[in-house]
Amino acid sequence: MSKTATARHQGLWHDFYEMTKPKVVMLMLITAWVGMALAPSESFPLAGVVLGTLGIAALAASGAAFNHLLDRKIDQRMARTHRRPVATGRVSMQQGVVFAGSLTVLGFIVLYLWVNTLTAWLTLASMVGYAVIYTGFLKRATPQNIVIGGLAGAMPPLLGWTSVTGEIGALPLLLVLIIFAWTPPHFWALAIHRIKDYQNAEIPMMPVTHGIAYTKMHVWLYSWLLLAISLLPFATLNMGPVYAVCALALGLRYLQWNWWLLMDRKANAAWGSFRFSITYLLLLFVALLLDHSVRALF
Ligand code: HEM
Ligand SMILES: CC(C)=CCC/C(C)=C/CC/C(C)=C/COP(=O)(O)OP(=O)(O)O
Repeated sequence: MSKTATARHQGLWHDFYEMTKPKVVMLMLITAWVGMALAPSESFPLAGVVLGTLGIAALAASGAAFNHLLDRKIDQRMARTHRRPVATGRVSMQQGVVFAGSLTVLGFIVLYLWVNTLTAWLTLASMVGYAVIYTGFLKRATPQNIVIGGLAGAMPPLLGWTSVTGEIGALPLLLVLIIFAWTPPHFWALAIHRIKDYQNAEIPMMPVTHGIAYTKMHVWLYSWLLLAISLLPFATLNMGPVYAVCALALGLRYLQWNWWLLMDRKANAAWGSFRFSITYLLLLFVALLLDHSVRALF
């Protein structure tokens, strides 16, 4: 292969990687691992963990790649996304479909054959929920798009749990509920920060359809809801005081960010709230793991 052909080849794989939204998928996998770690199991469930991770990662990545394909026209009109591989034409539709389709098939087969059929169907449904229902329909139709579509992205703790147990449980459903309540304030803060993008692309996100003040109030109210829901694993005795203290501290800090946002107390509060939402979710799931480990030791 000539030097230019090699560089083109490497560039294509780099673009494919970008299409998988690696940082988002990484955080989803962390929530799935926590689901696996909390699941009851007699010995270390190596196959469920390794192959479950591979299958969930492949299907989540394929959803992200289909999102790049379906949204290429929208992405071209937004400053944040106009350099994306499909939007710029660096990756053709045909190449993108082969890549995303291969990931779908790989992820589904791994889960179906070597993990369990429940996890395979639930993960495929999550992928379709995000790539087809949210991206293809809801995103263009209603400012409640991410409230409904958020369920797909919230599923990984349950997918992790079912990879190991083959059954649905009450605790992973609570964890899904936490991410479900977290998603709207996570996204709306970014949508406030990037309102011009959504106006340009004519996407009916809440700040565009109902204004910034109304959206800030929603972010504020959802962060209260999130605080209450995040304490449910403690209230139901699934988690102990280590988790409760962490959930309370993180929830109060998130409320503080969203108070600053609501009251215009800080420059760039929308961006600050969005960034903190990611730290919040990561640390909340670390706290679940910590609490579980402490209680296993004592
Ligand atoms: C339908 C639900 C969701 C929507 C609409 C949404 C929306 C977004 C958007 C628009 C971004 C900015 C991406 C960029 O700058 O390219 C973002 C970033 C991010 N989201 Fe979400 N999100 C959702 C669910 C989730 C979930 C469930 C997780 C993880 C459990 C997550 C984790 C992240 C992370 C880690 C980033 C930062 C990525 C980076 O810095 O490149 N999101 N989200
Ligand atoms: C199997 C499984 C768990 C599937 C979930 C797949 C997945 C990667 C969901 C990502 C959620 C997300 C970043 C939405 C943003 O989409 P957007 O189109 O609103 O944002 P964008 O403008 O950055 O593309």
